[in-house]
Amino acid sequence: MDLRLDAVSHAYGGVEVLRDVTLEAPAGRITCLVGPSGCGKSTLLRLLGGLERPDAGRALMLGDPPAGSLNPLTYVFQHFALLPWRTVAGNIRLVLEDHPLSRAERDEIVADVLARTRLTDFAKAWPRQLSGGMRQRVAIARALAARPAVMLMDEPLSALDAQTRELLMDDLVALWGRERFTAVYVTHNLAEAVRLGHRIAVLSRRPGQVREIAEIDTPLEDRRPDDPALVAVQADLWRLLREEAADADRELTGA
Ligand SMILES: Nc1ncnc2c1ncn2[C@@H]1O[C@H](COP(=O)(O)OP(=O)(O)OP(=O)(O)O)[C@@H](O)[C@H]1O
Repeated sequence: MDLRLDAVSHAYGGVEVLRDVTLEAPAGRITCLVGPSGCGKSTLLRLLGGLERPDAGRALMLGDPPAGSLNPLTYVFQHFALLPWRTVAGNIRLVLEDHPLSRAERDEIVADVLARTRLTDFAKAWPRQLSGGMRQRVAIARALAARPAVMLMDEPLSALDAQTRELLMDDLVALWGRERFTAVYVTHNLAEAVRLGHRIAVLSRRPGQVREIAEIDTPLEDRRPDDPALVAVQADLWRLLREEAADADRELTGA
């Protein structure tokens, strides 16, 4: 399923947040959104996910969700929001509870998603026993249990330390290699965007507009941090982003 925003504008109480944004998130690809603080990235994700309706323009879902999808659009947030009184398997089972599934079907989905995310050995662990990285792995597994057409990921790694972030990026690359999932991925971190994004949309400062869309053809599994082509893309994106961030900063401080 593809997601598309068509000439979308949005404001909160008279503050224009997004202006005339047209953007496509194609099926089977990871589309990253980067932009300065407050430029409307999370708002854009909510509009794509149908949590809010745009003031102008349209948010479209094109095509059908995968067979057996319980929730076509599923979020993964920065803070993992696991219930401390439920085990790993219990937290994953949570997203299945509102659906008309038998106990055996639920067990099968949980076992399947634990295996796909390499978490089978942790099924009975409690969240407090897990590192931040492991908790975010569980949150990703929980999102996958709903068999979403698209995962909407809002800075999923930014609460983690640098090494854990690296490991989870490896995980996401491996998972994408196996499943070709579709994601829209908001991040502040350009290295993350260049590592994980097939397309990277750079938004301007608020009101957010699309300044540039970079497409990266290098397969995810072949991306190396010192690859000159990727270093060049990252430098280009950083130039754009720095201009926008500096202007946004001047506006905030009133200089
Ligand atoms: N529900 C809301 N009501 C009022 N204002 C809001 C609401 N949600 C967001 N805003 C404002 O809209 C602007 C854009 O917010 P949004 O969270 O989409 O930006 P962002 O680019 O994701 O920010 P950040 O990079 O800091 O996470 C901000 O000025 C924010 O304060």
